[in-house]
Amino acid sequence: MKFTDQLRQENDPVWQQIFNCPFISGLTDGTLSMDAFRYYFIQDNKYCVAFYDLHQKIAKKMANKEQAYLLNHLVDLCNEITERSPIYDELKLTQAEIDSVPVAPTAYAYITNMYYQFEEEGIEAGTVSLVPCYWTYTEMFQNIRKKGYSTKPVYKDFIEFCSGDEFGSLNQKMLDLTDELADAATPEVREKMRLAFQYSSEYELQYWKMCVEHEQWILDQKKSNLLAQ
Ligand SMILES: Cc1ncc(C[n+]2csc(CCO)c2C)c(N)n1
Repeated sequence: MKFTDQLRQENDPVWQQIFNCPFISGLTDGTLSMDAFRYYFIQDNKYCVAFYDLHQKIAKKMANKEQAYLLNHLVDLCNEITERSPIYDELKLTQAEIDSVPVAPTAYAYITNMYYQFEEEGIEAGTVSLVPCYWTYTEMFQNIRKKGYSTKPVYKDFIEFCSGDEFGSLNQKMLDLTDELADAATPEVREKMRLAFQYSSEYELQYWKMCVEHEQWILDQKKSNLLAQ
């Protein structure tokens, strides 16, 4: 069995929770609040900055130049695809609004963990920590599109965007790279890769929950409550 198939199987209980979480069911049937959707985009902008930065930092440390090229190339392709997304315009989301909000605790923990995996556990674990991001989206949104759904136009745009074939092909490149790294790795490194995959899978789940709960740092919550009084 491929290493990635093994990872997918092991993490199935977490992945099923992702597929069935309230954010995703609300997105698919139109009952998700626009506030939660907007919150997701503001936080995701911060997440994606770190996510792309990590691709480039890992690439710089890779001895295999083809693998390094792939990681840098993925960033260019992701940016190119994202620029075509209509959603930032539809939400009228500005950089100033994004900058005015701090990164929320769960997003912060997810981002910090990816850097930790790379800096402390190595390029293999760092690379694998990026994989659940690509793979959970690809599998979940392609399944939603296949099954069919009826939702708000802006949620439909998001689902169509995430289930596109282009994203699917980036995911496949990431899976092939992961299997290649695992084939060359020692059992100790493979174990680090396994944990990195599990942690990012669990953070993907927590991330969706964070958006529904509009998670905030406790002191920021107190400030918003005072402003609302
Ligand atoms: C928390 C979080 N996890 C996964 C993604 C999905 N994602 C981010 S970048 C990328 C590759 C193409 O741009 C994909 C699939 C996200 N947006 N936010």
